[in-house]
Amino acid sequence: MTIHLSGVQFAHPEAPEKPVLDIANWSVAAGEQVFVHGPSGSGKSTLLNLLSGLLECRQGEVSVLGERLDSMSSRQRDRFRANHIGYVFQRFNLIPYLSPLENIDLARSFSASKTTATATAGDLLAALNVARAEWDRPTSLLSMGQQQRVAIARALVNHPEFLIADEPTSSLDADNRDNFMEILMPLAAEQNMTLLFVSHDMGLAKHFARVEALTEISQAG
Ligand SMILES: Nc1ncnc2c1ncn2[C@@H]1O[C@H](COP(=O)(O)OP(=O)(O)OP(=O)(O)O)[C@@H](O)[C@H]1O
Repeated sequence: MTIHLSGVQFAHPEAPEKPVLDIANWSVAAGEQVFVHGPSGSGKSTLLNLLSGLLECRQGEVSVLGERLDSMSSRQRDRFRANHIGYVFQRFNLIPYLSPLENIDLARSFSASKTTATATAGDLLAALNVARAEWDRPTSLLSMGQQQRVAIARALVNHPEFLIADEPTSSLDADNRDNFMEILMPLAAEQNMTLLFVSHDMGLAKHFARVEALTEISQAG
């Protein structure tokens, strides 16, 4: 089991009177690809932030890859995230003045399991069809389609067992959205990664064998 939540009740510390998540039991098996949908404000990002350890779970159990995040310190959670979890963000969060190679190397430098092969970043960019001419330019000069591929490469560089995707297609047009899914899904399957993908866009559900509404997972709200 890659993910197991039980008895999780969560409210943001800034708004303790407003429960955002109430999850009795929820699991995702290793290698599963799960699509979780829900309207804006329903708690999708909050769920992902609990699973990646960005938010602290004060009530209930959050197990990821066999480790209890709810009993870790914030530093331990940061280390766990850097070593085991890949993240593709809504707006990619690439550092605009760094090149694709530098963005990927920076992500690698945060992980304890640094691969020694210096070719890895380039190999990934090549596999994702980012042209060699783009590898050393500031990422802010790249097209959205190119930036999304750099973001995938960065998320995969540390060979994460668990990949989180938080609305990664929301700033893309329809063509780039389809390209993104065509690149991401086979890569996740090939590397046997557990993939948790959240979005309000039901058009993406067709790519997944397991599709769940956040309201089926959580009783809050
Ligand atoms: N730091 C915070 N402090 C207080 N309330 C917050 C905080 N972050 C989020 N919330 C609230 O928690 C609820 C869930 O937010 P969350 O961002 O998880 O929803 P979401 O489903 O990801 O939304 P979207 O699709 O718009 O990204 C919302 O009501 C939001 O206003």
